[in-house]
Amino acid sequence: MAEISQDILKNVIKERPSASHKGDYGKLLLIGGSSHYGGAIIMATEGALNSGAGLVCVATHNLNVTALHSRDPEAMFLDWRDEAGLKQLIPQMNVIICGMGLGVEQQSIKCLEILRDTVQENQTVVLDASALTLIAKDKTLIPRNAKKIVITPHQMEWERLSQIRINYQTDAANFEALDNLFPKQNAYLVLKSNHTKVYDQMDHQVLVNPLGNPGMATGGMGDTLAGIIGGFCGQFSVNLQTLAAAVYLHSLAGDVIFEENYVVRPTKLSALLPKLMKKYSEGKNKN
Ligand SMILES: NC(=O)C1=CN([C@@H]2O[C@H](COP(=O)(O)OP(=O)(O)OC[C@H]3O[C@@H](n4cnc5c(N)ncnc54)[C@H](OP(=O)(O)O)[C@@H]3O)[C@@H](O)[C@H]2O)[C@@H](O)CC1
Ligand SMILES: Nc1ncnc2c1ncn2[C@@H]1O[C@H](COP(=O)(O)OP(=O)(O)O)[C@@H](O)[C@H]1O
Ligand SMILES: [Mg+2]
Repeated sequence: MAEISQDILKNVIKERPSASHKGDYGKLLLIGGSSHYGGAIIMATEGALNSGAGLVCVATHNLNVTALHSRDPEAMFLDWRDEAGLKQLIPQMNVIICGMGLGVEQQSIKCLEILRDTVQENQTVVLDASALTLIAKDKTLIPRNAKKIVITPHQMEWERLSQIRINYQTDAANFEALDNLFPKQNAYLVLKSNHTKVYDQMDHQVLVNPLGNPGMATGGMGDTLAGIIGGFCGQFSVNLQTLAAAVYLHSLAGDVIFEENYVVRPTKLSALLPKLMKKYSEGKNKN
């Protein structure tokens, strides 16, 4: 099986041209963070901001706004009960990342319904965590209009969605499930574990991540990755290489911290990303 290598970072991460502005680096909307899971949406926001997203909006429970803004004033806020606001905002975005701490309440389902009904063909949708748990129960919630869809389940979330028990999640079975779930979409599966795999449904390619460590087994680590994936999709072409680079960078940052620390806090991992991205962008792809 093909492993992701460090070259992928140099290939994907581009040096920024002078003549550019925030709109060139992705307009992202993150949807999630119920009254119980405010931390999840904040960690995803930090993943997105620290991986270079140009503009970040966050639709979340209003209880989370003070914490969000005190940590990340770069992010704009929308109360997720504001249905008209959500419907207006979604079409203006390049990437929508939904599910981190979304929960499985009525309002969580409403957010997914609005996303499904409002998303445009040219947008990328990243689905994580509770969004996948909800879709597992009700497939009509899949946002079918989006041309590019990325799902980022851990093994149990994938079991719920695909009905494949964890021990039977082989590449062949996973591709078959992707074809059944997303018959006419260009879907990517980021199947998270200690050796995360990235699947490209269209080309039937799969890459495995060789990095990562048990210090990363900390709540919020996947929420952070969803934000990074959103950040990369907003800046670089949405394809297998870009997704693999996001996964690799996340684990590389985790490994750097793990060298000298027993645990890796997701917020510390996020804070390291700008420095690592600078290093791998230098002298490359400037236009
Ligand atoms: N600070 C916050 O706000 C945080 C909020 N969060 C939000 O919480 C919501 C629920 O998400 P969730 O992932 O915590 O719960 P769920 O979907 O029930 O999965 C757990 C079950 O799956 C099993 N399992 C098997 N294999 C596994 C694997 N490889 N990786 C992981 N689990 C694996 C696992 O097995 P066990 O641990 O019992 O052995 C357990 O039975 C979601 O919205 C999320 O965003 C969290 O991100 C944390 C920080
Ligand atoms: N033992 C491990 N080795 C390598 N990576 C790990 C390990 N445990 C967890 N991770 C990584 O941490 C993330 C966990 O994601 P997830 O379970 O969705 O977390 P959360 O929902 O709490 O944010 C994944 O990217 C996974 O690859
Ligand atoms: Mg998760």
